[in-house]
Amino acid sequence: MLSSVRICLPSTTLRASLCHGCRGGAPVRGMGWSPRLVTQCKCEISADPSSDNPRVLITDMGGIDIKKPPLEVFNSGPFVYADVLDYKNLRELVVNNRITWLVHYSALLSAVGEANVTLARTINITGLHNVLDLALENCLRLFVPSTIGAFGPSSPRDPAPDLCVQRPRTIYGVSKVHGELMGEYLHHKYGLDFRCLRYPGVISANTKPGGGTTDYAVQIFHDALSTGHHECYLRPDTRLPMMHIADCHRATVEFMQAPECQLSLRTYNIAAMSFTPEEVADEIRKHLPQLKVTYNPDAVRQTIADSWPVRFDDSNARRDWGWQPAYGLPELVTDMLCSIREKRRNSGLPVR
Ligand SMILES: NC(=O)c1ccc[n+]([C@@H]2O[C@H](COP(=O)([O-])OP(=O)(O)OC[C@H]3O[C@@H](n4cnc5c(N)ncnc54)[C@H](O)[C@@H]3O)[C@@H](O)[C@H]2O)c1
Ligand SMILES: C[C@@H](O)[C@H](N)C(=O)O
Repeated sequence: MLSSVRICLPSTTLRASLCHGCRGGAPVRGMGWSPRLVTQCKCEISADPSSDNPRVLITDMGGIDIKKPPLEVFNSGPFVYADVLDYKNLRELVVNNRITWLVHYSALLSAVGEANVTLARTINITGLHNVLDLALENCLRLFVPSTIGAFGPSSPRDPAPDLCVQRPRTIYGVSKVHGELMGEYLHHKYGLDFRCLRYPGVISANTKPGGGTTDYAVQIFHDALSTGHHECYLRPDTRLPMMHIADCHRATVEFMQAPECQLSLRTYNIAAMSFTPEEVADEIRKHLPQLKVTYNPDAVRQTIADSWPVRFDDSNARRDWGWQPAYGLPELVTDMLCSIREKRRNSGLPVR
């Protein structure tokens, strides 16, 4: 599988302002849980993660089918292929580029994870352990996204609060709960500056769906502007939390910039809107009245969706670091149609 990491050099768009960085002390690893024993705290000698100009390593922004990065990504900063399972290579990238923040996106999503549990376990859990080790050893500020998929059928669904029972029934969800707990554990034990947001289904015109349960909410826009027909693999009344990619990016940057003293949690829900396939189709029909949607529920994805929250309670994120979404359903639909239309036009494809 081709995979990549992206290195963002200091920029004015990413500015940190921390009350304090990693704690002092000597985080010596306990025996046996990691192949890489840390014998001394590097926090005092490595780059300060609270610097005004963080150097950010982002593990995969490309999407699963990536063969080479899109030109705009390639041109916007150093971009290299790397495997999150190759610890030595990641370490070289971190050290040689004096990285101070690590944003770890590489993962297999919910539906594709169920189709390949062993691979999902390896990438989502072993890959995560590699970045946790790296972050701890190099005193990095570490962001790992979690998801609505970190909840399960026994969690409160409407709304799901930050802290509640989490018994997901997908390997994706299990790996994400594992990530939340490992990061928080290393934060409390060793002072790792671990930050995690539980994203809703993220909707973007720029990347193809990556094998998730919320993929329909991206595909429906492409279908609306190409064939005019979308066959949905979820029931029309399946409500799930969703978010426009711009809100998702802004939330991540704002959260990474938030002073540590403002964070009462290390893992926060963030919300923007919740909708069903029927509702998003109705909103698209305000622009494209001919859109036809048929429903052919897929057992695997429907079962997953039925076990996830229908709404997120993100009141802690709003209170602690001022989270506020900009996009509701009408704005999301207008923007998606406009962006995909433009892409089709630029590619010489017919436009509705
Ligand atoms: N897209 C969403 O709706 C959503 C919602 C909640 C959370 N998230 C989280 O955001 C992150 C990114 O999701 P996405 O939608 O971009 O997923 P995606 O499937 O589009 O991209 C995941 C990326 O991981 C990469 N990858 C796989 N194996 C790798 C390896 N061994 N080394 C390096 N990279 C590897 C793939 O190349 C792919 O580009 C994931 O951690 C996901 O859990 C996404
Ligand atoms: C919700 C999210 O984590 C991802 N889009 C999935 O459906 O798997």
